[in-house]
Amino acid sequence: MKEIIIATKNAGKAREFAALFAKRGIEVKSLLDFPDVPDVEETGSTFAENAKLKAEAVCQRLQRPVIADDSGLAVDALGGRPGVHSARYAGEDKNDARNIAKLLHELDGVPMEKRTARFHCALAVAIPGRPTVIVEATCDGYIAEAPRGEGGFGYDPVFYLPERGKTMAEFSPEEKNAISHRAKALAKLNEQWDEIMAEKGRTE
Ligand SMILES: O=c1[nH]c(=O)c2ncn([C@@H]3O[C@H](COP(=O)(O)OP(=O)(O)OP(=O)(O)O)[C@@H](O)[C@H]3O)c2[nH]1
Ligand SMILES: [Mg+2]
Repeated sequence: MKEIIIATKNAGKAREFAALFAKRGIEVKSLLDFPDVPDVEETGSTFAENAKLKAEAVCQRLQRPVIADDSGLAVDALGGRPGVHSARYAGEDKNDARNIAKLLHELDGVPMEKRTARFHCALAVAIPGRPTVIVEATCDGYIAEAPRGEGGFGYDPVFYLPERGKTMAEFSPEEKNAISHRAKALAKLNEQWDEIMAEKGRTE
């Protein structure tokens, strides 16, 4: 297989998948390459449900194997919010800076030791005529008191990893891809990859 479609319009995710699949010599296309594919409503209450919805809708439309990623940030002091609403936390039009500002405001006064959080990633693989496969992974950290760093996307500037002394946005792309929730989920998929892609699902 030389190419896989990732059912995302998020350029940050598409970039990370491109780097992660490059190691296998597989080219990644995202929905930014298929502008006619309509948005899929994320009506599920879990990351796994939303990943499945996105993968199956796009697979149905394109009749090709598709991977979808539904991901987000769960903050313990906020009872798991923003969770599945991470992308649009501060309003319908997605805006990373406003999402971060809202998060920091809600955590105002919460001491560092209580600012525990985790990124969550669910990946769904949909192949025409096959049951959808789902894997999930997380990455633990803390919410910093102020943004730091220019890399990554989303909440990365406030996601602090104490063992590295850096926010996720201060990592190089390679460092993030070595430890992220997305990389860990993809590693799980990797273990099942040959089985998932065998026979009918193969695209050349
Ligand atoms: O700092 C971050 N580093 C990450 O590695 C990360 N992964 C996810 N997120 C946040 O969670 C939302 C996903 O929501 P989401 O899965 O619905 O994606 P999305 O709507 O952006 O694109 P699509 O894939 O649905 O087209 C994103 O927008 C981000 O706010 C991240 N933040
Ligand atoms: Mg989305």
